[in-house]
Amino acid sequence: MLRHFLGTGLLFSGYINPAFSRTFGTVTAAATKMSLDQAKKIAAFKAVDEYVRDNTVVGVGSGSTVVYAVQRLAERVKTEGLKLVCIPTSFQARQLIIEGGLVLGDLEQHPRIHCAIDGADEVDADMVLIKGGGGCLLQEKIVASCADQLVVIADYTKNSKKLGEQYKKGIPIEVVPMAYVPIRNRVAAKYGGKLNLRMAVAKAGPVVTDNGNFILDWHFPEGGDFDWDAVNRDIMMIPGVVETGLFVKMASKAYFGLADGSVTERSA
Ligand SMILES: O=C[C@H](O)[C@H](O)[C@H](O)COP(=O)(O)O
Repeated sequence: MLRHFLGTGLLFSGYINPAFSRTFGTVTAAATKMSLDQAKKIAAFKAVDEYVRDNTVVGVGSGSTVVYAVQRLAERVKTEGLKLVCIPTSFQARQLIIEGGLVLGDLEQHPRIHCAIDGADEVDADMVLIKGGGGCLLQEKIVASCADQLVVIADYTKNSKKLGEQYKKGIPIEVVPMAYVPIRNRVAAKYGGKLNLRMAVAKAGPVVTDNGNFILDWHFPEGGDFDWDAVNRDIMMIPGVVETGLFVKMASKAYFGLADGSVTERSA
């Protein structure tokens, strides 16, 4: 019966009957996830449809939302015969491109990207992004910096007025392993908050990025009025910092999929 309910799609229109929710609590969590996945998908499809043109080089971001962007790119290549070269931002993105039957490229051959499509952990009112929840910030920022346009795709939980409003896992900072303690101390001394070395889940010890580095997640003080551009530049000056997950003045457009099946947009 539950399978039947899930199959109808009625649960995923953004409204979940409270009585149903009380009765089938565990199913509610699944339904919410499905609704979030739907939100990611509609944002990703819209971005690909509105920004990707024939004979272009596309930057492919990382994370769960980008999976839908690659799905749509593959569909359009098949149905419209688009000629695209895709530049990955991580090992995951590279695999998605290959599995989707898309043409894989790199920055050596294609240093100019027409459009990069990527997810985000949070987007504020000024289009400042937190990225790197999945540890892929360095290559994502390199690819975004080579793109004429960075288009963000996300579900509604990423849309904030201020950073930290919704995303509670902090700003990722990729660091050279030997320097993680002095970097942690310097950032905390200057700006406050707490920096946690990100630990792996299915491995003992810290997360090691695609580039062989560690990640510090900076839980900056709540309610602080930060000039993120200045903070980003400042942290980047600390020896051993490889990159931050603060993307300032990089994104030109953001698409947020909503629970009601619509997509809202924000432009820089
Ligand atoms: O390192 C990961 C990337 O910055 C992702 O783009 C970001 O974490 C958003 O991922 P998701 O689409 O899974 O929320």
